[in-house]
Amino acid sequence: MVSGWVSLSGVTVRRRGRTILGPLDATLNGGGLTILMGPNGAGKTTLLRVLHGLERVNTGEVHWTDPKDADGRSQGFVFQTPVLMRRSVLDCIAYPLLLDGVSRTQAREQARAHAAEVGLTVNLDQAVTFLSGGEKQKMALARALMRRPRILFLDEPCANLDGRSVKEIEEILHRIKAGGTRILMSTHDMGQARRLADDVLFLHAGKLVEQSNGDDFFRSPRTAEAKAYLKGEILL
Ligand SMILES: Nc1ncnc2c1ncn2[C@@H]1O[C@H](COP(=O)(O)OP(=O)(O)OP(=O)(O)O)[C@@H](O)[C@H]1O
Repeated sequence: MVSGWVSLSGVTVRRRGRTILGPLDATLNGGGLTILMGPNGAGKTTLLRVLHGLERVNTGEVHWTDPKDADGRSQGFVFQTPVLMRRSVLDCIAYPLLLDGVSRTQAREQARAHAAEVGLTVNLDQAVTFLSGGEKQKMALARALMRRPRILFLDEPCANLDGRSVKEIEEILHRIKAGGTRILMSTHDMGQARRLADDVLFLHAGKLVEQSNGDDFFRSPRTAEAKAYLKGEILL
């Protein structure tokens, strides 16, 4: 068996009588940034949710090599649309630590540090709803980093962001990766995938079609589906 930090064997997710993911066998290796690619409906979000324990599987198993990685509190998750709470920016970021029973003062102090870490320079006492799209994503990243996750899942975190915000988020991801956090991120942005991917998982119609390192995937994709996708053709 190939060793990695997590492996899926025979994983299937069925909803409303339809198989939306799998059967999937995959092993994720390495400590870098893995990009999940594939057309709409390929199963990228479902796979991220399975790994984070948000989605029940119908068959198969997810095996974590290190049991510490399996704990949801060792994992951060950034959704495509940030989950907003009716709180101040600071309290939103502090929230995971409050759930863990950390005192409000201490949680807020750490939230301030994390806001600075992701370059969120807005007034942290304002309501979170007033933030711009890019600022909301930075807030979501700061919140996801509060528990110092070993693994960070991101579901199209830069969709709808302008070039400058995308660049800022990518720089933050580089820093997070350099700090030793593994990152698994879905994106439709081909340029972003090329810039960031150490490894690529390419999904189509719920199946893992191709898995390789980033350079190989973009230079010489092996499958007809990946070749067509990289050429911008529409996959049915
Ligand atoms: N709870 C559900 N019930 C029924 N179908 C679902 C459910 N959740 C997801 N699906 C379907 O499963 C398929 C995979 O969805 P998923 O969101 O994982 O794809 P994706 O690759 O992330 O797509 P996108 O790029 O559009 O975000 C889609 O066809 C979706 O409609």
